[in-house]
Amino acid sequence: MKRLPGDVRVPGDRPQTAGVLHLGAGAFHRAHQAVYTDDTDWGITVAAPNSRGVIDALAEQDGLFSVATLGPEGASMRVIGSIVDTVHIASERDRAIDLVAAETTHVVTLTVTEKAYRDAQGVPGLLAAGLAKRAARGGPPLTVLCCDNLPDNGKTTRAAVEPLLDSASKNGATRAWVEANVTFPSSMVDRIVPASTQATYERALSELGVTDLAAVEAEPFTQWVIEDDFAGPRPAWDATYTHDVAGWERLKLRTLNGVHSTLAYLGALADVETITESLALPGAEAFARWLIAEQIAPSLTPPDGQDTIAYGENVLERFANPGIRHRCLQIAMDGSQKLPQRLFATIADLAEAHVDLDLIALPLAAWTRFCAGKSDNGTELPLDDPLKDAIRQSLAAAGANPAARIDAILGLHQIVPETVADNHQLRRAAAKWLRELDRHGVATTLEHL
Ligand SMILES: NC(=O)c1ccc[n+]([C@@H]2O[C@H](COP(=O)([O-])OP(=O)(O)OC[C@H]3O[C@@H](n4cnc5c(N)ncnc54)[C@H](O)[C@@H]3O)[C@@H](O)[C@H]2O)c1
Ligand SMILES: O=P(O)(O)OC[C@@H](O)[C@@H](O)[C@H](O)[C@H](O)CO
Repeated sequence: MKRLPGDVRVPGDRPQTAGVLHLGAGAFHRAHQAVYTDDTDWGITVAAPNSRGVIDALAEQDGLFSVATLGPEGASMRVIGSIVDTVHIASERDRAIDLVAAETTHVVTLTVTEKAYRDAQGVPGLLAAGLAKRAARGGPPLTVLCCDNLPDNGKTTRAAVEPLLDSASKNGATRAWVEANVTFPSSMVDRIVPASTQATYERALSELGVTDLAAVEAEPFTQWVIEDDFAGPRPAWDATYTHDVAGWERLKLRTLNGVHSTLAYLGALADVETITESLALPGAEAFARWLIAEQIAPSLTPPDGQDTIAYGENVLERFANPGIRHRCLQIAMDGSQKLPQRLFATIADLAEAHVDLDLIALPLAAWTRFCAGKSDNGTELPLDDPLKDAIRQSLAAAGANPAARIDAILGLHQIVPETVADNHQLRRAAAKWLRELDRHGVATTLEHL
């Protein structure tokens, strides 16, 4: 590290052991929790569920990697030293279970994407098996801290794990032990971290003078609001600790993520690559601002001291950061797992309050058109979604009629609440927008709003 350029921030004394086990070796963990932990004296073992590319790179680099913070004024580089060990769950499942059970592990954090919580065989099963072992040994209390973009993400994690505990121990003893010794706080996490690309590795090489195949890039903004419900010790993370995370989650998921997904579908249909480019389409920024003021703000009560419109302005400034190339298609992925909390919850609350639903019907129409798999130019758009088959079958049965296609999407009962599916005003408005998008495309529709 002595050979690195002087303006690169490097870690101080490295931790020797890991009190945190992190599940999910993705880009976000490296630019968020790993950075917060680097400012403490704790270490992390990172567990990769499937692909081992990142953990192999980390192991090769003694756990070190760089985060490039990209602001409108340029980049700054920091080397992170908080990752002290790695484990590959797919090929070392027993070791991963042992790490959940280990008395040296005090906190398990997770960034495994929204869909992972529905896969009982995967991460929830691993946690249940680890907790059963910990309970059988009478180990110390444990905090399981979800850092995925889900509402009530602590409760969601607990609900995914709890039903598996009985089969993990047979006599109900694990469930009772977990009840008394394990907490699942919720948290709101925020930092825009696009998937690393060849350009990320080239920047790292040119700024550091060494190859870094675990490098990530992120925006300057970072936030972490954690429910103050730890079962045992925790790192001294410089986060906000509160007893009410729900308000923060709602504000962020509906405003930042809701508008992110909206711009992702509009941008993909308009054949632009990134969110910044989508926001720059004529009419897009005005639409986003209008959506925040007229539909998102009236749907929620922000946490004390927060104003949804001011928060939304800040979000739009972050989306406009030219240093961040966040691809529309990355954000568009897994829409069925994201839109319930980013869009449908907003619509449900607006419908209950009898607020007009015209504007918020446009993102629904954009997602419906995106799901058909063709952009306005006729380019193929990938539908990367666990409900892909159900979505495509419903759309195929609906034919070309916009109202029938909206009904097909709203008929996905696994993800669309009944009050949203049955709302006539929403259905009419969404069908109208879909007709506009079919006839004129996104660019013209936005320009003439
Ligand atoms: N990237 C961001 O800007 C950002 C910001 C806030 C929150 N998040 C949260 O972090 C999550 C991960 O984002 P990322 O940028 O690190 O993505 P990524 O694609 O880089 O990493 C995803 C990780 O999840 C794992 N994973 C994927 N599907 C899984 C499954 N079915 N079961 C178990 N593990 C699975 C992958 O193996 C990988 O480790 C997001 O889904 C989101 O909930 C991301
Ligand atoms: O990471 P995902 O796939 O859940 O969602 C894509 C983006 O909306 C998201 O990652 C945001 O960049 C992030 O939530 C900002 O904190």
